Amino acid sequence: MIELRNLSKRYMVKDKRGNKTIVDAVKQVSLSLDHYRGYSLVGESGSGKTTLARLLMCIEQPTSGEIWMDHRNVATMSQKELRLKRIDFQMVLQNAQSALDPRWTVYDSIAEPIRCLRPMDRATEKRRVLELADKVQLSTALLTRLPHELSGGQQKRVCIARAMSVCPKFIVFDESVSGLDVTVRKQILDLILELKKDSLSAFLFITHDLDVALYMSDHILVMKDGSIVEQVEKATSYADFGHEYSRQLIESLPPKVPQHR
Ligand SMILES: Nc1ncnc2c1ncn2[C@@H]1O[C@H](COP(=O)(O)OP(=O)(O)OP(=O)(O)O)[C@@H](O)[C@H]1O
Repeated sequence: MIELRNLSKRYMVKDKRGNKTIVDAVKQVSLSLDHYRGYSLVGESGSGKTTLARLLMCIEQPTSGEIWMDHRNVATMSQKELRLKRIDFQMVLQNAQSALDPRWTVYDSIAEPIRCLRPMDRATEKRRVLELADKVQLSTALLTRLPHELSGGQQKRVCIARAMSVCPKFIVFDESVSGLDVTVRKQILDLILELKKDSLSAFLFITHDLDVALYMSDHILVMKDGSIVEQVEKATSYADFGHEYSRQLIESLPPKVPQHR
């Protein structure tokens, strides 16, 4: 469905003295992401995960390399074709609160992508919004609330419903459970897995946490300094990772079983 060919993204940043420095956020990444699969992308902060996702979503332009979607090179698509393709590829951002317009109710937040990308009559739209709210387990009583009147977990659910509203083929979840307590975190992860079974064709789940990556998918991509250093197809445990950097990630995980004093 998506193929990345030697994809790179270089930023120019200025230091305190105004000197230009190069940041190679993504370096020569080649990757195939198929329909009907879930992928986890794991790596430490600054390794290039979000940049890679933004390239995938065509929010950023690559410095070099190609992105092929359904056997078409994105660079050769017209603006109209690209706009249509973008409907199929949605992203749930790291920070749910800033991703939601503070002036919009939950109902309008969920309805907005439909209104912009797949307009329908008001009665059908209402049915769709109610169906989505039900899918992400948001009660109808919450639909008239504003984002600041929701918990962090509820805000995440609204963001997921928004992304699902246009029936995408592929969703990127960028650190979609960071900052949530463990119970809500598990609920959101299970919700995504449930949606995957039910109606979502494929996803890429971005996380720092290898345990979360393993929970979400058996196909795991490990990223370091802008490169994919390891891809594991059928990962079930830490033992499936062989790259030195993956081993370091595993060693830095906190112990699972509470220590007896
Ligand atoms: N717009 C930008 N301009 C300049 N540098 C950028 C920009 N966006 C990202 N970077 C740099 O690119 C590198 C990769 O950043 P990116 O956000 O992709 O990493 P990440 O793995 O998603 O990190 P995190 O897990 O902390 O979100 C970092 O060094 C970052 O500072």
